[in-house]
Amino acid sequence: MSKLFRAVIMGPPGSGKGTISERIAHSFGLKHLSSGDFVRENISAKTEAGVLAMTYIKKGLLVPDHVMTRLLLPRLVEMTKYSWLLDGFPRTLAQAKALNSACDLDIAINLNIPLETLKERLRHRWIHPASGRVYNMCFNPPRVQGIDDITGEPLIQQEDDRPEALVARLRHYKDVAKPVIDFYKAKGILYTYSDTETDQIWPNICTLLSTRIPTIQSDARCASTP
Ligand SMILES: Nc1ncnc2c1ncn2[C@@H]1O[C@H](COP(=O)(O)OP(=O)(O)OP(=O)(O)O)[C@@H](O)[C@H]1O
Ligand SMILES: Nc1nc2c(ncn2[C@H]2C[C@H](O)[C@@H](COP(=O)(O)OP(=O)(O)O)O2)c(=O)[nH]1
Repeated sequence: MSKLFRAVIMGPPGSGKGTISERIAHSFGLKHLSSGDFVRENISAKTEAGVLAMTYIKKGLLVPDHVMTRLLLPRLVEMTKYSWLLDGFPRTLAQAKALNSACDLDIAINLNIPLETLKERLRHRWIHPASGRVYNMCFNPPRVQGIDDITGEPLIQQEDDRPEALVARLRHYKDVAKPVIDFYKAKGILYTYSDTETDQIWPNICTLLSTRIPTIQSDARCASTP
């Protein structure tokens, strides 16, 4: 069996973590683990951590580190046989350290996207709240405007995605992410990508992963759209 591959993807809200994670999972057969999805699953299942997490999310806050690690690390233990890409975790240095004690990462992908681009993207972001499925009215619109492709249920726009809210979210992101970025830089596993378009970033990430994940055979998958 080839060596398992473990990666995290970081970036501010709207930077394309979810979009790029889906492409990586699809092209390289990694499991895409989204911390937001784990939180939503725990909320739906009314687990102790989920009920606690909900009290913070309602206020627009990050879930505290100890709740988040309690919710997430056991899920990683279930994944010991799989290669995975973790999206949305770690967001803080404490989370990065907890993850570091649980497993060895191969790479940390860091998306560095200009503020104006983020604002523009999130203005057009629509979400299916139950599943966390994300659409963009320009980039990847649903088949029917305002309706989720899979369930037929209505899509919503998050209050948090308004340009006014975004500036504060971004400032907060920068403050908490900087020590995490420095942590991975010091470990020599940080790969930062800066551009305004996912389709420009994707071939570079794909090329990097092709050299690191032995099972990939063809670089045809690294075209701008997978
Ligand atoms: N690593 C984490 N640490 C703390 N809270 C988290 C973490 N991951 C998810 N959450 C909580 O779950 C919520 C939903 O997470 P999710 O990543 O889906 O959405 P988001 O915050 O809108 O992120 P983005 O805009 O970057 O996609 C977050 O707003 C936050 O409250
Ligand atoms: N116009 C445009 N929109 C993009 C691009 N890449 C992703 N998007 C869209 C999809 C989403 O609606 C929004 C944010 O992307 P996302 O993958 O949800 O980001 P993230 O919050 O998980 O980091 O932007 C892109 O390259 N161009």
